[in-house]
Amino acid sequence: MLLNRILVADDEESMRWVLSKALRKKGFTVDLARDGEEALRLIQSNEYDLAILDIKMPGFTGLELLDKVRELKHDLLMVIMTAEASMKNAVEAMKRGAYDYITKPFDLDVIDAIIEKVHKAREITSQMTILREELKERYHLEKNIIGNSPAMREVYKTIGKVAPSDVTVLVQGESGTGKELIARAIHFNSKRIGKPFIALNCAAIPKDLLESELFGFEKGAFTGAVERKLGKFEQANGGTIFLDEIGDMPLDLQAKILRVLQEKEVTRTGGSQNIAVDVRIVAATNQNLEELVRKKQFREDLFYRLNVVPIQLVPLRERKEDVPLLVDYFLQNACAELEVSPKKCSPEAMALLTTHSWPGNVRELENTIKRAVILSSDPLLTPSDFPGLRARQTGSEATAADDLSLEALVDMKLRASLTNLDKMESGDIYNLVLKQIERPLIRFVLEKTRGNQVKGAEILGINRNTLRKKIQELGIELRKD
Ligand SMILES: Nc1ncnc2c1ncn2[C@@H]1O[C@H](COP(=O)(O)OP(=O)(O)OP(=O)(O)O)[C@@H](O)[C@H]1O
Repeated sequence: MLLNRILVADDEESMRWVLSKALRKKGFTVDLARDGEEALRLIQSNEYDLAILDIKMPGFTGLELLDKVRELKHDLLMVIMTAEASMKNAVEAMKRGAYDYITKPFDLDVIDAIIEKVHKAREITSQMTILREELKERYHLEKNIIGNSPAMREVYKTIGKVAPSDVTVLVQGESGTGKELIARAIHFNSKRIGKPFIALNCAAIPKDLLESELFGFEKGAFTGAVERKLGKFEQANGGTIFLDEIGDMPLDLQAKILRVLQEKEVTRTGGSQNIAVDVRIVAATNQNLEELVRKKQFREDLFYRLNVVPIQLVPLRERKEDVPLLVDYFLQNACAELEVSPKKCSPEAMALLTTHSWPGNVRELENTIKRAVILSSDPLLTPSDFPGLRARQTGSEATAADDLSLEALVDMKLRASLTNLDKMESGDIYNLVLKQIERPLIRFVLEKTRGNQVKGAEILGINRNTLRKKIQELGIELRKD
């Protein structure tokens, strides 16, 4: 970044003259102030890259100016000129936030060196700002998509593969599975990062307004069109447009979307000009588009154009292993957002959340956690903090005091005993765990049938020989009576 504009403030005319001549010769725009007040006025009304201020001036001294500019929260770089080379002045100037100080008389090389230093610092700062912004985006992205299930890992891989190109992506999944999140991830990992990401929910906009939302309109195109309006495609130019609930798009508009994909141009309503647009389309739907194609409610040609790369998001109930990760993530977020001290879920509560079927998917989970954080003052959330889930989970069969389903209990126990799973060496966990479930089950049934294996096999719904083999394998002792 180049330095452009410099302020020189000194009550000595000769100093102002010498400095301005030298600096202008180097191509800088130089403003001059005769006293502290004039300097402050100029600083308030202009953008300077650097201010060179005399320490002794009428109005405010250079040191007072440092204070005033700092009060304004200005990040203006200021250099103080002093007539006496006393350490006191120099220390005072630096303490008050001066960028540097110089003692008069000075050689113009000194000014050159300072400018060079400012220039370098600026360059580094601007590079750091860019890096910080990039990091923020990445952090944002990585923090935002949570899940380590095989299904989600597949999704990440696909995002990584498709993001760099301009290929059209169709994200399918139930409501709340994170389709918009995936669309954003594609955009932020593409070369279109830094350009707009525009989302439009086709189901949320009345059909007669959808066209002008997408393609814009010219002034006077219809009653009420008092000014030209740019459509979402033009707004997204250079970037990505996310068309959510594409299955709800009327057939006539589907034809127009197809044209954007083929011709890469749009026409505003009431206009005749074709406007070139460079937009990547990511579409999403929670409907079965193939089914809509069969029913002639969705254009087949558009379906194939959109479905170049499909991404299928699995409902949360089919990737329960992601629930604890999501719970921790949403807990952390909610506590930070609501400014309350961190909370955790008890193993019982986690088991309850894990076994719930989440018809509203991740969105429902997120809202449930937020509600519990708001309502509970305890740092540990227990099943009673999720009353809605408990009622549905246990239904009319609620009996025991801690009425968890068998699956929830097993889940809880498993979590507690397999905490160091990644460190375990055994490759036989599946069998070990199954044995621990099979053994008490068979023992219990045989107890009930008073050791009658034929009856036991019947109740269990397994073959008599299989039961006999299992009794041996599992080392189950048979009743003697
Ligand atoms: N894997 C995930 N990790 C973290 N947050 C998620 C994840 N999936 C979804 N979310 C969050 O759940 C909420 C719903 O996600 P999103 O809006 O992307 O879903 P959607 O499938 O587009 O929903 P709809 O079809 O209803 O528009 C958002 O707040 C989103 O941040």
